[in-house]
Amino acid sequence: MHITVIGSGYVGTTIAACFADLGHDVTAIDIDEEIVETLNDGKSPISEPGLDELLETHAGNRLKATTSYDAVPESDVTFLAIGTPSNDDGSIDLGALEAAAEATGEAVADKDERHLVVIKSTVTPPSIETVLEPAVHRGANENENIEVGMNPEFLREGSAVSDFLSPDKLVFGASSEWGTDRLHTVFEPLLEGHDTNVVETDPQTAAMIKYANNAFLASKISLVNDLGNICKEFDLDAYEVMDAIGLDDRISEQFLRSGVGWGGSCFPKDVNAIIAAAREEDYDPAVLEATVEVNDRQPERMLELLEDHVDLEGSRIAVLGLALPC
Ligand SMILES: NC(=O)c1ccc[n+]([C@@H]2O[C@H](COP(=O)([O-])OP(=O)(O)OC[C@H]3O[C@@H](n4cnc5c(N)ncnc54)[C@H](O)[C@@H]3O)[C@@H](O)[C@H]2O)c1
Ligand SMILES: O=c1ccn([C@@H]2O[C@H](COP(=O)(O)OP(=O)(O)O[C@H]3O[C@H](CO)[C@@H](O)[C@H](O)[C@H]3O)[C@@H](O)[C@H]2O)c(=O)[nH]1
Repeated sequence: MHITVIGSGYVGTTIAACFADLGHDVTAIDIDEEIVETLNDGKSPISEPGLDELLETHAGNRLKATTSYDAVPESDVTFLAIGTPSNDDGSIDLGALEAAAEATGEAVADKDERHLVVIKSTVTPPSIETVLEPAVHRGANENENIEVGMNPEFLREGSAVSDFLSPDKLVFGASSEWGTDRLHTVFEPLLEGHDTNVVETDPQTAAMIKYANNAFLASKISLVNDLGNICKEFDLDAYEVMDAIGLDDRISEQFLRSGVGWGGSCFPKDVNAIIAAAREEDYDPAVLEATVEVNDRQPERMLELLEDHVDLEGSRIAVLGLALPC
C-alpha cells in the first residue's frame, strides 16, 4: 500500500517509519523543511529507541519525505498526525490540523477512486463532524469519493516504536465498511504477527476512546497520589500498599506509581480538553476536575516532604527524570 502521513512530529515520524517497516510505501509530508531534510538523510528529528535504525533502513527506499502534498492523490490512505495544542481554556486548538485537513482535501479533489483520510491526532468527538470532516470535504470540493476516519494513537514517548508495533489494541473509527476494511489492510502486516484486539467503531466513538483512555490513566495516578499522601500521614509505605492492590486483576499493577504528579505532552492537554468539551455541553465532570486538582497540588506535597528532611533554604537540588529525551 502507499500511505501518506501528514505531519512528521512525534507521532507522524514514528508511524511513518513503522509503516515503512511493515512493508508499505510511505510519503511523510511536513511543512518544516528541516524535518523533511533530516528524514531524507535517514535521521530522526526526535529521539526514540529504535527509530534511528528504522529510518536508516527505509529512508530513500520505502520512506520518502517532502513538503509537497503531491503524493496524496497517488496514495491509498492519508494519516493526519498534526499537533492539537491547548488553548487557554483547556480546549484544543484545531487550527493547524484543520489547515492540513483542508490541504489534504484539495489534493484529492479530482481523485476518481475512493480515498480514506484518517485522523491520527487526538481530537474531541464533536470536532470531527463540526470542523475536520467539513474541512476535508470543503478542500475536496465535495468529491464524494473522500471518506474521513479516525484511528487514535496510544504510543508513549520513550517507547513509541515498540508501543506502535505491539499495541494492546487498535481502534478503527470509520463511517463505512469500506473504511474499516481499508484500515484492516493498512494494519494487516502488524496484525499477522500479533494477537491484538481490534475495536471497530465510528469516528466519534474512536475519538472518545482516546480521551477516556488518557483520562482514566491520569485519574488512576491522581487517586494513587491521593492515597499515597494519606499513607504518608499514617507513616505507611505507599509503594507497599500499591504493590498489594495491583495484585487485584481488576486494578492491575500498572500506573500505580505515586510521585510528583502526571505530566508529559498528552495527559495535561487531553484531560483539560475533555473537561472543556464536556463543559461545552453543560456537563460538569466532577471526577476529572478533582483529578486535575490533586495533580496541581502534588508538587507542593513533594516540597512539604522535602522540608521534613532537609533545610531547603539555600540547598542545591538535583532533579532526576524531569523530562523525556527529545
Ligand atoms: N506525542 C505523543 O506521545 C502522542 C501520542 C498519541 C497521540 N498524540 C497526538 O498526536 C497529534 C500529533 O502530536 P505530535 O506530538 O506528533 O505533534 P508534533 O507537534 O510533534 O508534530 C506535528 C507536526 O505537524 C507539522 N505540521 C503542522 N502543520 C502542518 C501542515 N499543514 N502540513 C504538514 N505538516 C504540518 C509540524 O511541522 C510538526 O512537525 C496530537 O494531536 C497529539 O495529541 C501524541
Ligand atoms: O504510575 C505512574 C505512571 C505514569 N506516571 C506519570 O504519568 C505521565 C505520563 O506517562 P506515560 O503514560 O508513561 O507517558 P506519555 O508519553 O505521556 O503517554 C501517555 O499519553 C500518550 C499521548 O496521548 C498516550 O498515547 C499514552 O498511551 C499515554 O500513556 C508521566 O508524567 C509519568 O511520570 C505516574 O506518575 N505514575
